[in-house]
Amino acid sequence: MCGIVGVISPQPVNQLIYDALLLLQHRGQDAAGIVTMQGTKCFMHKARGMVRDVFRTRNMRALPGTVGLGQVRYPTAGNAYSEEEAQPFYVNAPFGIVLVHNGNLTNAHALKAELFDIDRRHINTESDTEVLINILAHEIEQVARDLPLSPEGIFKAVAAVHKRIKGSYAVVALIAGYGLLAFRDPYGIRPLCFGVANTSGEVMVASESVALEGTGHKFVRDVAPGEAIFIDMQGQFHAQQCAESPMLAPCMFEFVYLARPDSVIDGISVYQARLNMGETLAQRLISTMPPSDIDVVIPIPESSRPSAMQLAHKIGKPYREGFVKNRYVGRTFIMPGQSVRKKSVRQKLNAIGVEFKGRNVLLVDDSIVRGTTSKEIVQMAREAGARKVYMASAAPPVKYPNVYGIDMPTQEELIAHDRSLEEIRAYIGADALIYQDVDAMKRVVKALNPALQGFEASCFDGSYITGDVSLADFAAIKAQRASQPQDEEGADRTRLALQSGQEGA
Ligand SMILES: O=P(O)(O)OC[C@H]1O[C@H](OP(=O)(O)OP(=O)(O)O)[C@H](O)[C@@H]1O
Ligand SMILES: NC(=O)CC[C@H](N)C(=O)O
Ligand SMILES: [Mg+2]
Repeated sequence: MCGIVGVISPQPVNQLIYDALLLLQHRGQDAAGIVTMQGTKCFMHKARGMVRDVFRTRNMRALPGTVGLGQVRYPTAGNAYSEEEAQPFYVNAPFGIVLVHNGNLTNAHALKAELFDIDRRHINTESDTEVLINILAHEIEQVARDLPLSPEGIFKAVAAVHKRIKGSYAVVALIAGYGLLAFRDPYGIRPLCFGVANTSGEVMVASESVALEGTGHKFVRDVAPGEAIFIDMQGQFHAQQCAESPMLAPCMFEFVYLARPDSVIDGISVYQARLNMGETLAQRLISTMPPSDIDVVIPIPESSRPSAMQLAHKIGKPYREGFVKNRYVGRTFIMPGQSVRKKSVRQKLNAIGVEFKGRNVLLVDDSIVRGTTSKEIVQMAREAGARKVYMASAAPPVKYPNVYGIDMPTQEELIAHDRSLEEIRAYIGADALIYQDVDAMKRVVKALNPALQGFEASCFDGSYITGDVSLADFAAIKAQRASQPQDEEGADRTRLALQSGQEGA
């Protein structure tokens, strides 16, 4: 999950894109980039780091134009330490195209070879987004023989892209001299919506509605699964369904953890989804253990708060803030490398002794993935004087790798993949452990929008919604991620080795 945004406006857009990226920062902390277009000339600045660090005043001044794109990156292909893999990506032909992508292509490895052998295109990074932009460029080239390029031609190219690429993708692209294009994969796995500024005719496309609201845009609607929208340079809006059998099945993990609670995705309030999960978790808890044994319910900030609050309300126990979050430390789960994630839990969270001393506490988190957070936090609760420490997860056990844009490509790294409930409990050191039920979770989230046809919930149920991920795809994604440097030093070593010609060293 990355955060993406695109704007077309009568006014300069650099500041607007910056502001939207700040509102999407929770979706990617490793790199950020903006491209703007003035006439047909592109201006780009991208680098590793958070939005505030990447863009200085001089960089902002060098981004003129009334149309542009931006991205905050959380890598799921390639690695976090490569500046070249930061987005947007650019290709010079046809016309000049820039593109930002949220998601992960499951057949990037095969497409890379195909692009070289058949389309005669060279891919210079490990990023699946570079593959994606080249596929789009190739397909636009096929329809661009008759100029000028028409919206129908562009939609035909998107239809061809849908046929070639597999996996998850929410995309915003600019075609120089033509306009802004956005499309979403046929299952709508990753979110994408758009809104307008009241009077000016300005249109913003973004990963989450919070980016629209926070920049003064009125939410219009989500881009439908498989749909493409195109706004030409005159501000004319065009839309077309480009997939053969689209189906609305968004990623469940957006509702569990990834998205901001104040966003509405595919008609579902993320906050309400989390409240509902807290409610069913409470029911499960009541049927598993006597709530009378619990003195206090404590959330693990940040994302678990709504679920924990609702659970506490439901079981009639006080909800207390027992951990303080250092607001200057980012999200742990999306940090690259296990060692930095582990260190960050203690840097990020600190216990307030008085809420723990002599009490039986129920800690609630939105999810337990690698167990990094829960193991540390249970220990911290004990160190703070808790008598009994119970742990509850508002999401079911995460047992299967994700190949659609959440960076957990290997099953072995998941705490729940081959352990029983009792083994997980022992590993994290809790006195009891309660998990959400998969079907209950799906039921209470779907209840918020009956039009949903399903969920991409593979990390919980092992069912991959696109139905076309082969064993070779799993293996390629896993091997690709495993071969990437796990820390800054490793990245430096790889870079040096490549510079001195010892590829793969
Ligand atoms: O089992 P793990 O591998 O530790 O992953 C799960 C944890 O990571 C996330 O927190 P994070 O700190 O990323 O973000 P948050 O502040 O939004 O909760 C999530 O909310 C869980 O707390
Ligand atoms: N999390 C994402 O959406 C990542 C986008 C793309 N796969 C990358 O690694 O840059
Ligand atoms: Mg958390």
